[in-house]
This record gives sequence, C-alpha cells and structure tokens, in this order.
Amino acid sequence: MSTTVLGYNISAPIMIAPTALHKLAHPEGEAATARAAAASKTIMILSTTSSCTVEEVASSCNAVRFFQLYVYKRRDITAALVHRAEKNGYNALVLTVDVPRLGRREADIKNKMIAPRLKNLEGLLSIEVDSNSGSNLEAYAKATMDASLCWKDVEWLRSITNMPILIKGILTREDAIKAAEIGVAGIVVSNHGARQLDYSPATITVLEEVVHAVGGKIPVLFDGGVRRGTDVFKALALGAQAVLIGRPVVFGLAAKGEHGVKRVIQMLKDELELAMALSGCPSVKDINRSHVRTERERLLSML
Ligand SMILES: Cc1cc2nc3c(=O)[nH]c(=O)nc-3n(C[C@H](O)[C@H](O)[C@H](O)COP(=O)(O)O)c2cc1C
Ligand SMILES: CCCCC(=O)C(=O)O
Repeated sequence: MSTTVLGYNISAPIMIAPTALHKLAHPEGEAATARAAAASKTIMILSTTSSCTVEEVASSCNAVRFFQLYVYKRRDITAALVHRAEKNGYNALVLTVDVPRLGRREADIKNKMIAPRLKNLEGLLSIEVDSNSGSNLEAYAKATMDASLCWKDVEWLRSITNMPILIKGILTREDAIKAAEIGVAGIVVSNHGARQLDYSPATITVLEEVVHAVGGKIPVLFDGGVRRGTDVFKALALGAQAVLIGRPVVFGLAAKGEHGVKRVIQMLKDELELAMALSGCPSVKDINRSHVRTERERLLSML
C-alpha cells in the first residue's frame, strides 16, 4: 500500500490535512498528531494557525512534515513563517488559496467564537480583534489575511524559499492548468471541507476533470469527506496520488490523543487494504479508472 509523495515514501496514500488549533481537541495539540503521523509513517501538514509552534512540532518527532501557509497582508510576517518552516526541516509548503476571507460560519457567529492564541504568530501579529459582533476567527481573518493573493505571489514565494510549493484549494480545470504551467510541485483538490462557500462542488465530482487537465505533469492530492478506505480507493481510481484526512484525525485526537490519531489512520488503512483485496488490486498502482463508475457514466449507460 505504500506510495510516494514528492519523492517521500509513505506507508499508504493517506496523509494528514492541515487543520487549525489542535489544542481545542487535545491538550497536547499538534505535537501528539505529529507523533501519530510519524508512527503511522505518513506525512502531516501543519497548519499556519496551529496551537503548537512550528518549532514545537518539529522537535516532537523527526518525521517528514509539510507546512501549510496562509499569506498575511504583512508579507514580512509571511516570509518569517516560511523561513521558520524551512529552518525547522519542513519539506514542502502547502499554499492554501481558498481563504481570501473566512466563510460565513453561522455557528461561530452565533456562539461568538473566540479563537485561542495562534502560537506561530505570537509576538508577530496582534490578534486582539473585537468579536462582539460575531466570530473572532472571522474578524481575525479579515483583519490579517491577504485577500489579494494571486498567481504572481507564487513567484514571490519561490523567490524566498527552496521548499517545493503545492497549491491547496483547486477545483477547476482552468486553475489546475495554470498551476501546472507556473510549475508548482503539486496541487490539492479541496473545497476546504465545504467550510468556505456553500454550493462549491463536492471535490470527488471535480477530481477527474482536474486530473485530466494536469495530464500527469504534477501530482494531484485530494481531500474532502474521506471517511472510509473505500473513499480513499475511489479517489485513487479517479487519479489522486494520495488523500488528506481532516476531521477524522481531529476526532481521533479528541478521543484518545496520539493513540486516537494512530487508530483513525490504521482503520482507514485496514479498510483500504480490504477494498483493494476485494477489487483485485495487490498494490495501489493497480487501482485504476475501471474500478469506479461515476454518476455521469451511470446515466449514460441508461440511454
Ligand atoms: C477544524 C478545521 C480546521 C481547518 N483548518 C485549516 C487550516 O488551518 N488550513 C487549511 O489549509 N485547511 C484547513 N482546514 C481544511 C482541511 O485541510 C481540509 O481541506 C478539509 O477539512 C477537508 O477534509 P475532511 O473532510 O477530511 O475534514 C480545516 C478544516 C477543519 C475541519
Ligand atoms: C483563519 C484560520 C482559519 C482556519 C481554517 O482554515 C478553518 O477553520 O477552516
């Protein structure tokens, strides 16, 4: 079941998506998640908005890890984050492009959500924003994040780091082609867990369009709603190199810390292995397009 992502070997095509603030789930936060990733021989993508610092996570284990980047209006702060990630042995930057503003999360507004301190930004950026009118996270994002982020900024990022750059948040053929043209190291098909824009397409429905557009030039990773090994199997059959797991990892962390995250990954691996065995696939390379039928194909077959 092993595969490679950007040349790094992982035990299965299952990685850990960047999710914010793991200490909301468990007191050990991202340090515990990182240890679980290392024990599971997979790659964790650490969020910019984590509750342990880049340095704390790096020193908690020596696994391969990537750093997810949000670009701040203050470019000096963004550059400082990139340099800290590079200095601390992160092997790639995952540039998230689907949060020019935070989506309208009505539960957060109603509950007047107050985000805990974002550790990576302590001493760099004041995050004392007024949330009397709603979600503190939304106010923070609006005040600090650079909504003008554009393709040319990838060039800027390249000029300040040697880490390979992946773009997370691609949903269309056009953007996939553009990403391949400008020569990023890979893309992640993602709609941010449907947390940003209502009616954005389910990622599984656009995966194949993106894979075709890219034509094998760069790896395509996938996230959104992967809850079973069969979901991993489907994404691979439609051309993804590997999947990222978001919420289930946080659920495992909340339930049983490092052990819980390991269990979640192990369950997905066991289910994937069974799906492979029952589909006649001795290795992940054997999973191909003929193993799944899309809704469109089902309708066409009825004509
Ligand atoms: C609580 C939470 C926090 C998230 N934080 C981030 C983040 O900081 N950066 C990011 O790029 N994506 C973030 N995401 C999006 C995930 O990386 C991922 O795209 C999404 O959750 C889809 O996967 P899932 O359906 O397995 O949860 C977050 C998602 C959740 C649920
Ligand atoms: C401004 C931080 C946003 C974290 C995030 O990406 C999410 O909650 O989905």
